[in-house]
Amino acid sequence: MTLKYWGKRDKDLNLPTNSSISVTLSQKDLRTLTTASCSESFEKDSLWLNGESHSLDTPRTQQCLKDLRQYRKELETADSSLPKLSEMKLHIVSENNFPTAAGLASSAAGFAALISAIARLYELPQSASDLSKIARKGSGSACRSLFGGYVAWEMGELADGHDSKAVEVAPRSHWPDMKACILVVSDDKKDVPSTSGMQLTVKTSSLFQHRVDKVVPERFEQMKKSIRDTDFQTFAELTMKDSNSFHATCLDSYPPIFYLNDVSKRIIKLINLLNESAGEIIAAYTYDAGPNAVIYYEEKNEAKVLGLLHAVFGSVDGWSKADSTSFIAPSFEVEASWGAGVSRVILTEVGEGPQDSQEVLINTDTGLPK
Ligand SMILES: Nc1ncnc2c1ncn2[C@@H]1O[C@H](COP(=O)(O)OP(=O)(O)OP(=O)(O)O)[C@@H](O)[C@H]1O
Ligand SMILES: C[C@@](O)(CCOP(=O)(O)OP(=O)(O)O)CC(=O)O
Repeated sequence: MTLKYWGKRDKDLNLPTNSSISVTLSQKDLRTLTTASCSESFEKDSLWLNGESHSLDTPRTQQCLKDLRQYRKELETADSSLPKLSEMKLHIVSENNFPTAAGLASSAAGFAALISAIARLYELPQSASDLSKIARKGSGSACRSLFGGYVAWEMGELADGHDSKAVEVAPRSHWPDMKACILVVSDDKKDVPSTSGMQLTVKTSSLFQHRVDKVVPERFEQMKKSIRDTDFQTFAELTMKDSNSFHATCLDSYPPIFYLNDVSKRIIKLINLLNESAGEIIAAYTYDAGPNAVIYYEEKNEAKVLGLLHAVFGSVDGWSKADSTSFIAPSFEVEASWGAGVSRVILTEVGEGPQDSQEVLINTDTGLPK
Protein backbone atom coordinates (compact mmCIF):
# COMPACT_ATOMS: atom_id res chain seq x y z
CA MET A 1 0.00 0.00 0.00
CA THR A 2 2.91 2.43 -0.35
CA LEU A 3 3.04 1.40 -4.01
CA LYS A 4 -0.48 0.39 -4.81
CA TYR A 5 -1.82 -2.88 -6.11
CA TRP A 6 -4.80 -1.92 -8.25
CA GLY A 7 -5.90 -4.10 -11.16
CA LYS A 8 -5.97 -7.82 -11.90
CA ARG A 9 -4.87 -9.60 -15.03
CA ASP A 10 -6.51 -12.83 -13.82
CA LYS A 11 -9.45 -12.57 -11.45
CA ASP A 12 -9.59 -16.23 -10.36
CA LEU A 13 -5.89 -16.57 -9.55
CA ASN A 14 -5.72 -12.97 -8.26
CA LEU A 15 -2.83 -12.03 -10.54
CA PRO A 16 -2.10 -8.30 -10.57
CA THR A 17 -1.41 -5.90 -13.43
CA ASN A 18 1.51 -4.36 -11.52
CA SER A 19 4.01 -5.12 -8.79
CA SER A 20 3.43 -3.37 -5.46
CA ILE A 21 5.11 -2.60 -2.13
CA SER A 22 3.88 -2.31 1.44
CA VAL A 23 5.12 -1.69 4.96
CA THR A 24 3.86 -4.28 7.45
CA LEU A 25 2.56 -2.45 10.52
CA SER A 26 3.14 -3.48 14.12
CA GLN A 27 0.81 -6.03 15.68
CA LYS A 28 0.99 -4.15 18.96
CA ASP A 29 -1.53 -1.77 17.45
CA LEU A 30 -3.39 -3.52 14.62
CA ARG A 31 -3.69 -7.24 15.02
CA THR A 32 -5.52 -10.27 13.73
CA LEU A 33 -5.34 -13.27 16.06
CA THR A 34 -6.33 -16.60 14.53
CA THR A 35 -6.50 -20.12 15.99
CA ALA A 36 -6.93 -23.11 13.66
CA SER A 37 -7.77 -26.65 14.75
CA CYS A 38 -8.94 -29.83 13.07
CA SER A 39 -10.58 -33.00 14.31
CA GLU A 40 -12.30 -36.12 13.02
CA SER A 41 -15.33 -35.05 15.02
CA PHE A 42 -15.83 -31.74 13.17
CA GLU A 43 -18.64 -31.96 10.63
CA LYS A 44 -17.77 -29.03 8.41
CA ASP A 45 -15.15 -26.34 7.92
CA SER A 46 -16.20 -23.36 10.05
CA LEU A 47 -14.92 -19.86 10.74
CA TRP A 48 -15.91 -17.56 13.57
CA LEU A 49 -14.81 -13.97 12.95
CA ASN A 50 -15.08 -11.43 15.78
CA GLY A 51 -17.45 -13.69 17.72
CA GLU A 52 -19.82 -14.49 14.85
CA SER A 53 -20.06 -17.35 12.44
CA HIS A 54 -18.59 -16.21 9.07
CA SER A 55 -18.86 -17.91 5.70
CA LEU A 56 -15.94 -19.91 4.32
CA ASP A 57 -17.94 -20.67 1.20
CA THR A 58 -16.37 -18.10 -1.07
CA PRO A 59 -14.39 -19.48 -4.04
CA ARG A 60 -11.29 -17.60 -2.83
CA THR A 61 -11.32 -19.03 0.68
CA GLN A 62 -12.11 -22.49 -0.66
CA GLN A 63 -9.09 -22.24 -2.96
CA CYS A 64 -6.84 -21.32 -0.01
CA LEU A 65 -8.05 -24.30 2.05
CA LYS A 66 -7.65 -26.61 -0.93
CA ASP A 67 -4.05 -25.50 -1.56
CA LEU A 68 -3.11 -25.88 2.12
CA ARG A 69 -4.67 -29.36 2.27
CA GLN A 70 -2.79 -30.31 -0.89
CA TYR A 71 0.55 -29.39 0.73
CA ARG A 72 -0.42 -31.34 3.87
CA LYS A 73 -1.46 -34.31 1.75
CA GLU A 74 2.01 -34.37 0.16
CA LEU A 75 3.55 -34.68 3.63
CA GLU A 76 1.13 -37.46 4.61
CA THR A 77 1.82 -39.38 1.40
CA ALA A 78 5.57 -39.17 2.00
CA ASP A 79 5.25 -40.28 5.65
CA SER A 80 2.32 -42.61 6.39
CA SER A 81 2.82 -42.27 10.16
CA LEU A 82 1.55 -38.67 10.06
CA PRO A 83 -2.04 -38.05 11.18
CA LYS A 84 -4.33 -37.45 8.22
CA LEU A 85 -5.10 -33.81 9.04
CA SER A 86 -5.75 -33.09 5.36
CA GLU A 87 -8.89 -35.23 5.54
CA MET A 88 -10.33 -33.58 8.67
CA LYS A 89 -12.58 -30.53 8.82
CA LEU A 90 -11.19 -27.28 10.21
CA HIS A 91 -12.50 -24.96 12.90
CA ILE A 92 -10.99 -21.49 12.74
CA VAL A 93 -11.55 -18.66 15.18
CA SER A 94 -10.28 -15.17 14.43
CA GLU A 95 -10.41 -11.72 15.98
CA ASN A 96 -9.42 -8.37 14.49
CA ASN A 97 -8.71 -5.65 17.05
CA PHE A 98 -9.61 -3.01 14.45
CA PRO A 99 -12.62 -2.39 12.16
CA THR A 100 -13.26 -5.12 9.58
CA ALA A 101 -13.94 -4.23 5.91
CA ALA A 102 -13.28 -0.52 6.45
CA GLY A 103 -10.27 -0.03 4.20
CA LEU A 104 -7.82 -0.78 7.02
CA ALA A 105 -6.58 -3.91 5.23
CA SER A 106 -8.55 -6.37 7.39
CA SER A 107 -8.70 -8.82 4.49
CA ALA A 108 -4.90 -8.65 4.17
CA ALA A 109 -4.24 -9.30 7.86
CA GLY A 110 -7.12 -11.80 8.01
CA PHE A 111 -6.02 -14.02 5.14
CA ALA A 112 -2.34 -13.80 6.12
CA ALA A 113 -3.22 -14.96 9.65
CA LEU A 114 -5.55 -17.69 8.36
CA ILE A 115 -2.92 -19.13 6.01
CA SER A 116 -0.17 -18.90 8.66
CA ALA A 117 -2.30 -20.56 11.35
CA ILE A 118 -3.28 -23.49 9.13
CA ALA A 119 0.27 -23.87 7.77
CA ARG A 120 1.47 -24.08 11.39
CA LEU A 121 -1.22 -26.64 12.30
CA TYR A 122 -0.25 -28.73 9.25
CA GLU A 123 3.49 -28.28 10.00
CA LEU A 124 4.10 -27.26 6.40
CA PRO A 125 7.73 -26.77 5.37
CA GLN A 126 6.92 -24.19 2.67
CA SER A 127 8.61 -20.78 2.75
CA ALA A 128 6.76 -17.51 3.40
CA SER A 129 7.04 -16.72 -0.33
CA ASP A 130 5.39 -20.03 -1.21
CA LEU A 131 2.62 -19.45 1.33
CA SER A 132 2.21 -15.92 -0.02
CA LYS A 133 0.97 -17.44 -3.29
CA ILE A 134 -1.86 -19.09 -1.38
CA ALA A 135 -2.65 -15.91 0.56
CA ARG A 136 -2.69 -14.04 -2.76
CA LYS A 137 -5.61 -16.17 -3.93
CA GLY A 138 -7.53 -15.14 -0.79
CA SER A 139 -6.92 -11.43 -1.20
CA GLY A 140 -4.16 -9.88 -3.28
CA SER A 141 -2.85 -7.55 -0.62
CA ALA A 142 -2.71 -10.44 1.88
CA CYS A 143 0.31 -11.98 0.13
CA ARG A 144 2.54 -9.13 1.28
CA SER A 145 1.44 -9.55 4.91
CA LEU A 146 3.19 -12.94 5.13
CA PHE A 147 6.38 -10.92 5.74
CA GLY A 148 7.23 -8.22 8.25
CA GLY A 149 9.11 -5.03 7.45
CA TYR A 150 9.21 -3.83 3.85
CA VAL A 151 7.63 -6.17 1.34
CA ALA A 152 7.27 -6.36 -2.44
CA TRP A 153 4.70 -8.35 -4.35
CA GLU A 154 6.33 -9.27 -7.64
CA MET A 155 3.56 -9.42 -10.22
CA GLY A 156 5.19 -12.25 -12.20
CA GLU A 157 4.57 -13.17 -15.81
CA LEU A 158 3.37 -16.77 -15.82
CA ALA A 159 -0.26 -17.52 -16.61
CA ASP A 160 -0.51 -19.99 -13.71
CA GLY A 161 0.74 -17.40 -11.19
CA HIS A 162 3.69 -19.41 -9.87
CA ASP A 163 5.97 -16.38 -10.04
CA SER A 164 3.45 -13.93 -8.54
CA LYS A 165 4.59 -13.85 -4.92
CA ALA A 166 5.74 -11.70 -2.05
CA VAL A 167 9.43 -11.18 -1.25
CA GLU A 168 11.15 -9.25 1.51
CA VAL A 169 12.69 -5.94 0.42
CA ALA A 170 14.17 -5.34 3.88
CA PRO A 171 13.34 -6.60 7.37
CA ARG A 172 11.93 -4.30 10.03
CA SER A 173 15.35 -4.11 11.67
CA HIS A 174 16.83 -2.48 8.55
CA TRP A 175 14.68 0.64 9.00
CA PRO A 176 13.04 0.31 12.42
CA ASP A 177 12.35 4.00 12.96
CA MET A 178 9.54 4.16 10.37
CA LYS A 179 6.41 5.31 12.19
CA ALA A 180 2.83 5.57 11.02
CA CYS A 181 -0.14 7.55 12.25
CA ILE A 182 -3.47 6.36 10.92
CA LEU A 183 -6.19 9.00 10.87
CA VAL A 184 -9.48 7.14 10.92
CA VAL A 185 -11.87 9.21 8.87
CA SER A 186 -14.52 6.55 8.64
CA ASP A 187 -14.79 3.02 9.86
CA ASP A 188 -17.95 2.35 7.86
CA LYS A 189 -17.95 -0.44 5.33
CA LYS A 190 -16.52 1.08 2.17
CA ASP A 191 -18.61 2.12 -0.84
CA VAL A 192 -16.98 0.18 -3.65
CA PRO A 193 -15.18 -3.05 -2.66
CA SER A 194 -11.58 -3.25 -3.93
CA THR A 195 -12.28 -6.23 -6.18
CA SER A 196 -15.11 -4.62 -8.16
CA GLY A 197 -13.44 -1.19 -8.02
CA MET A 198 -10.28 -2.46 -9.69
CA GLN A 199 -12.23 -4.42 -12.28
CA LEU A 200 -14.02 -1.22 -13.28
CA THR A 201 -10.77 0.75 -13.43
CA VAL A 202 -9.07 -1.88 -15.63
CA LYS A 203 -12.05 -1.88 -17.97
CA THR A 204 -12.74 1.83 -18.28
CA SER A 205 -9.77 4.05 -17.31
CA SER A 206 -7.38 5.14 -20.07
CA LEU A 207 -5.05 6.64 -17.47
CA PHE A 208 -4.72 3.19 -15.90
CA GLN A 209 -2.84 1.71 -18.88
CA HIS A 210 -0.19 4.42 -18.61
CA ARG A 211 0.06 3.77 -14.88
CA VAL A 212 0.80 0.06 -15.25
CA ASP A 213 2.98 0.34 -18.37
CA LYS A 214 5.18 3.21 -17.32
CA VAL A 215 4.54 4.80 -13.94
CA VAL A 216 4.59 1.82 -11.57
CA PRO A 217 7.47 -0.20 -13.10
CA GLU A 218 9.82 2.79 -12.62
CA ARG A 219 8.52 3.56 -9.14
CA PHE A 220 8.82 -0.08 -8.09
CA GLU A 221 12.59 -0.02 -8.63
CA GLN A 222 13.00 3.47 -7.16
CA MET A 223 10.99 2.64 -4.06
CA LYS A 224 12.92 -0.56 -3.36
CA LYS A 225 16.14 1.44 -3.63
CA SER A 226 14.82 4.15 -1.30
CA ILE A 227 14.05 1.45 1.28
CA ARG A 228 17.48 -0.15 0.94
CA ASP A 229 19.08 3.31 1.25
CA THR A 230 16.70 4.33 4.11
CA ASP A 231 16.09 7.45 2.03
CA PHE A 232 12.90 8.90 3.51
CA GLN A 233 12.70 11.86 1.10
CA THR A 234 12.46 9.59 -1.93
CA PHE A 235 10.32 6.97 -0.20
CA ALA A 236 7.87 9.63 0.96
CA GLU A 237 7.64 11.44 -2.37
CA LEU A 238 7.01 8.17 -4.24
CA THR A 239 4.43 7.09 -1.65
CA MET A 240 2.42 10.31 -1.98
CA LYS A 241 2.69 10.39 -5.77
CA ASP A 242 1.58 6.78 -6.04
CA SER A 243 -1.40 7.36 -3.77
CA ASN A 244 -2.35 10.32 -6.00
CA SER A 245 -1.88 8.23 -9.15
CA PHE A 246 -4.03 5.37 -7.84
CA HIS A 247 -6.86 7.71 -6.81
CA ALA A 248 -6.57 9.49 -10.16
CA THR A 249 -7.27 6.19 -11.95
CA CYS A 250 -10.26 5.70 -9.66
CA LEU A 251 -11.59 9.12 -10.63
CA ASP A 252 -10.83 8.26 -14.27
CA SER A 253 -12.97 5.11 -14.04
CA TYR A 254 -16.42 5.28 -15.56
CA PRO A 255 -18.59 5.78 -13.60
CA PRO A 256 -15.97 7.35 -11.30
CA ILE A 257 -15.00 5.87 -7.95
CA PHE A 258 -14.39 8.27 -5.06
CA TYR A 259 -12.48 6.88 -2.11
CA LEU A 260 -11.13 10.21 -0.84
CA ASN A 261 -13.57 12.61 0.80
CA ASP A 262 -13.22 16.26 1.86
CA VAL A 263 -11.61 15.25 5.16
CA SER A 264 -9.01 13.13 3.30
CA LYS A 265 -8.26 16.06 1.00
CA ARG A 266 -7.83 18.43 3.95
CA ILE A 267 -5.30 16.01 5.46
CA ILE A 268 -3.35 15.99 2.17
CA LYS A 269 -3.15 19.80 2.28
CA LEU A 270 -2.08 19.69 5.91
CA ILE A 271 0.82 17.31 5.17
CA ASN A 272 1.89 19.54 2.27
CA LEU A 273 1.87 22.56 4.60
CA LEU A 274 3.91 20.64 7.16
CA ASN A 275 6.54 19.61 4.61
CA GLU A 276 6.73 23.12 3.17
CA SER A 277 7.21 24.69 6.57
CA ALA A 278 9.88 22.10 7.46
CA GLY A 279 11.74 22.81 4.20
CA GLU A 280 11.96 19.08 3.50
CA ILE A 281 9.66 16.08 3.35
CA ILE A 282 9.17 14.82 6.88
CA ALA A 283 5.78 13.14 6.43
CA ALA A 284 3.99 11.23 3.68
CA TYR A 285 0.28 10.49 3.29
CA THR A 286 -1.20 7.47 1.55
CA TYR A 287 -4.78 6.24 1.12
CA ASP A 288 -6.06 2.80 0.17
CA ALA A 289 -9.60 2.08 -1.00
CA GLY A 290 -11.20 4.42 1.52
CA PRO A 291 -10.89 7.87 3.13
CA ASN A 292 -8.57 6.87 6.03
CA ALA A 293 -5.09 8.40 5.91
CA VAL A 294 -1.86 6.63 6.80
CA ILE A 295 0.86 9.17 7.57
CA TYR A 296 4.43 7.85 7.50
CA TYR A 297 7.29 9.67 9.23
CA GLU A 298 10.64 8.87 10.82
CA GLU A 299 11.00 8.77 14.57
CA LYS A 300 13.47 11.67 14.55
CA ASN A 301 10.68 13.94 13.24
CA GLU A 302 7.98 12.65 15.58
CA ALA A 303 7.82 15.83 17.68
CA LYS A 304 7.08 17.95 14.62
CA VAL A 305 4.73 15.55 12.81
CA LEU A 306 2.69 14.54 15.84
CA GLY A 307 2.93 18.14 17.11
CA LEU A 308 0.92 19.22 14.09
CA LEU A 309 -1.45 16.25 14.00
CA HIS A 310 -2.15 16.65 17.70
CA ALA A 311 -2.77 20.40 17.28
CA VAL A 312 -5.42 19.56 14.69
CA PHE A 313 -6.84 16.20 15.82
CA GLY A 314 -5.88 16.22 19.52
CA SER A 315 -9.45 15.86 20.79
CA VAL A 316 -10.05 12.33 19.45
CA ASP A 317 -9.08 8.97 20.98
CA GLY A 318 -5.75 7.29 20.37
CA TRP A 319 -3.14 9.74 21.72
CA SER A 320 -2.50 8.12 25.09
CA LYS A 321 0.71 6.36 24.07
CA ALA A 322 2.31 9.53 22.64
CA ASP A 323 4.56 11.75 24.73
CA SER A 324 2.73 15.04 24.18
CA THR A 325 5.25 17.01 26.28
CA SER A 326 7.77 16.65 23.46
CA PHE A 327 5.44 17.90 20.70
CA ILE A 328 6.57 20.91 18.70
CA ALA A 329 3.66 23.20 17.80
CA PRO A 330 3.28 24.00 14.09
CA SER A 331 4.84 27.22 12.84
CA PHE A 332 1.68 28.14 10.94
CA GLU A 333 -1.86 28.96 12.00
CA VAL A 334 -4.11 25.93 12.53
CA GLU A 335 -7.85 26.52 12.13
CA ALA A 336 -10.20 24.80 14.57
CA SER A 337 -12.44 23.55 11.72
CA TRP A 338 -9.60 21.42 10.28
CA GLY A 339 -10.07 18.89 13.05
CA ALA A 340 -13.58 17.85 12.01
CA GLY A 341 -14.23 14.44 10.49
CA VAL A 342 -11.48 12.36 12.09
CA SER A 343 -12.85 9.92 14.66
CA ARG A 344 -9.64 8.51 16.12
CA VAL A 345 -5.94 8.08 15.53
CA ILE A 346 -3.89 4.88 15.63
CA LEU A 347 -0.21 5.43 16.41
CA THR A 348 1.87 2.59 15.09
CA GLU A 349 5.12 1.66 13.33
CA VAL A 350 6.75 -0.87 11.05
CA GLY A 351 6.34 -4.36 12.51
CA GLU A 352 7.06 -8.05 12.15
CA GLY A 353 5.15 -10.58 10.04
CA PRO A 354 2.99 -13.41 11.39
CA GLN A 355 3.99 -14.41 14.93
CA ASP A 356 3.20 -17.45 17.05
CA SER A 357 0.97 -16.64 20.00
CA GLN A 358 0.26 -18.36 23.31
CA GLU A 359 -3.31 -17.10 23.15
CA VAL A 360 -5.76 -19.76 21.99
CA LEU A 361 -9.24 -18.75 20.87
CA ILE A 362 -10.71 -22.26 20.63
CA ASN A 363 -11.90 -24.38 23.53
CA THR A 364 -9.96 -27.60 22.92
CA ASP A 365 -12.66 -29.76 24.59
CA THR A 366 -15.58 -28.55 22.48
CA GLY A 367 -13.77 -27.31 19.34
CA LEU A 368 -15.85 -24.13 19.60
CA PRO A 369 -14.85 -20.49 20.24
CA LYS A 370 -14.04 -19.78 23.90
N1 LIG B 1 -9.51 -12.15 10.65
C1 LIG B 1 -10.04 -12.54 9.48
N2 LIG B 1 -10.06 -13.85 9.15
C2 LIG B 1 -10.59 -14.25 7.98
N3 LIG B 1 -11.12 -13.41 7.06
C3 LIG B 1 -11.14 -12.09 7.35
C4 LIG B 1 -10.60 -11.59 8.57
N4 LIG B 1 -10.74 -10.24 8.59
C5 LIG B 1 -11.35 -9.91 7.43
N5 LIG B 1 -11.59 -10.99 6.68
C6 LIG B 1 -12.28 -11.06 5.40
O1 LIG B 1 -12.04 -9.86 4.67
C7 LIG B 1 -13.27 -9.21 4.38
C8 LIG B 1 -13.06 -7.70 4.35
O2 LIG B 1 -12.30 -7.37 3.22
P1 LIG B 1 -12.46 -5.99 2.43
O3 LIG B 1 -11.50 -6.00 1.30
O4 LIG B 1 -13.90 -5.74 2.18
O5 LIG B 1 -12.06 -4.89 3.52
P2 LIG B 1 -10.64 -4.42 4.04
O6 LIG B 1 -9.67 -5.52 3.90
O7 LIG B 1 -10.82 -3.87 5.41
O8 LIG B 1 -10.27 -3.26 3.06
P3 LIG B 1 -8.97 -3.11 2.09
O9 LIG B 1 -8.57 -4.48 1.63
O10 LIG B 1 -9.44 -2.25 0.96
O11 LIG B 1 -7.93 -2.45 2.91
C9 LIG B 1 -14.21 -9.68 5.48
O12 LIG B 1 -15.56 -9.59 5.09
C10 LIG B 1 -13.77 -11.13 5.66
O13 LIG B 1 -14.35 -11.96 4.70
C1 LIG C 1 -6.12 -0.19 -2.44
C2 LIG C 1 -5.33 -1.41 -2.04
O1 LIG C 1 -5.40 -1.54 -0.65
C3 LIG C 1 -5.92 -2.62 -2.75
C4 LIG C 1 -6.31 -3.75 -1.89
O2 LIG C 1 -6.98 -4.71 -2.64
P1 LIG C 1 -7.40 -6.13 -2.03
O3 LIG C 1 -6.21 -6.93 -1.73
O4 LIG C 1 -8.38 -5.91 -0.93
O5 LIG C 1 -8.14 -6.73 -3.30
P2 LIG C 1 -8.46 -8.25 -3.65
O6 LIG C 1 -7.23 -8.89 -4.21
O7 LIG C 1 -9.54 -8.15 -4.68
O8 LIG C 1 -8.92 -8.90 -2.37
C5 LIG C 1 -3.89 -1.20 -2.49
C6 LIG C 1 -2.85 -2.11 -1.91
O9 LIG C 1 -3.07 -2.74 -0.86
O10 LIG C 1 -1.75 -2.17 -2.52
